[in-house]
Amino acid sequence: MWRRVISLSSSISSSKSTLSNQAAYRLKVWESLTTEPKGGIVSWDKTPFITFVLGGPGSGKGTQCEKIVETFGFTHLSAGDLLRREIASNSKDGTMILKAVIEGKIVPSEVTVKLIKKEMESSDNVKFLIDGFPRTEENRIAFEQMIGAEPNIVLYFDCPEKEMVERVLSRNQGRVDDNINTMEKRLKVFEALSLPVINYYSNKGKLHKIDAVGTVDEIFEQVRPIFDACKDNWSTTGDKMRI
Ligand SMILES: Nc1ncnc2c1ncn2[C@@H]1O[C@H](COP(=O)(O)OP(=O)(O)OP(=O)(O)O)[C@@H](O)[C@H]1O
Ligand SMILES: O=c1ccn([C@@H]2O[C@H](COP(=O)(O)O)[C@@H](O)[C@H]2O)c(=O)[nH]1
Ligand SMILES: [Mg+2]
Repeated sequence: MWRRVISLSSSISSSKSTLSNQAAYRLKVWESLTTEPKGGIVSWDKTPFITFVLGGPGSGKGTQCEKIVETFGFTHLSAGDLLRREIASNSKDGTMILKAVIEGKIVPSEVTVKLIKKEMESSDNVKFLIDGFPRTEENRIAFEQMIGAEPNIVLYFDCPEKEMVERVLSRNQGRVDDNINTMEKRLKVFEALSLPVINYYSNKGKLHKIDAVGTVDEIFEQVRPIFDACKDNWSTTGDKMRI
């Protein structure tokens, strides 16, 4: 079980127009606020094993997470699902989140990390799949600052845009963002803001790139050996983070 120590303060917003300007600006503001850790870090009784699951919209992250949960006993935290739950519960951020989701924009880091943190703190599991997060460099830094941990490994489901569009448009789960208009925006955001995060973890040697074209079972056969090779690293003893 994770314990919360201190909580972090205000969120950040920006009025810059282009995606890359906005990302750079927000990252700069965020870094200026967080050069020294200002709290919000959680402590834990057991060593966590954190996997970030990344990929474009409709690349199959959620589908593969279900298989990883079944096979390896992870707790699946989909950032998108946590945000949709906030919308459905009419929470104070619900309207802002709904607007961002319809526009394919990224919700402020503090909001998303708080939701992820709450789930991690209340879980008895130490193995987490964090699906669809971090989506920006600012998200990534916020997670490090507020959770006080980095992922052990990062999965990247690499899927052609055409395939992602087809999958999203036939998903049929009633999601407000499963339409061509929002999908085009989400793809642009993915390329401009999320690919840099993927490159960051590639440079750190933590990235496992998976060809996301094929049947669900074929794709899982690429995923399985990654976790088989990590089994020794998710021991449940110790009180220090293993990175
Ligand atoms: N390998 C596959 N081949 C064909 N369809 C797939 C495959 N994997 C998943 N799907 C289907 O594609 C759709 C999108 O999959 P999924 O929801 O897992 O993607 P995602 O990456 O989580 O998307 P999002 O980022 O929008 O949440 C679903 O309808 C799912 O059933
Ligand atoms: O970290 C996150 C994750 C998601 N969002 C917003 O939610 C939608 C849907 O996310 P999925 O992971 O595809 O379910 C996404 O387009 C964003 O608008 C977010 O802001 N931050
Ligand atoms: Mg998903």
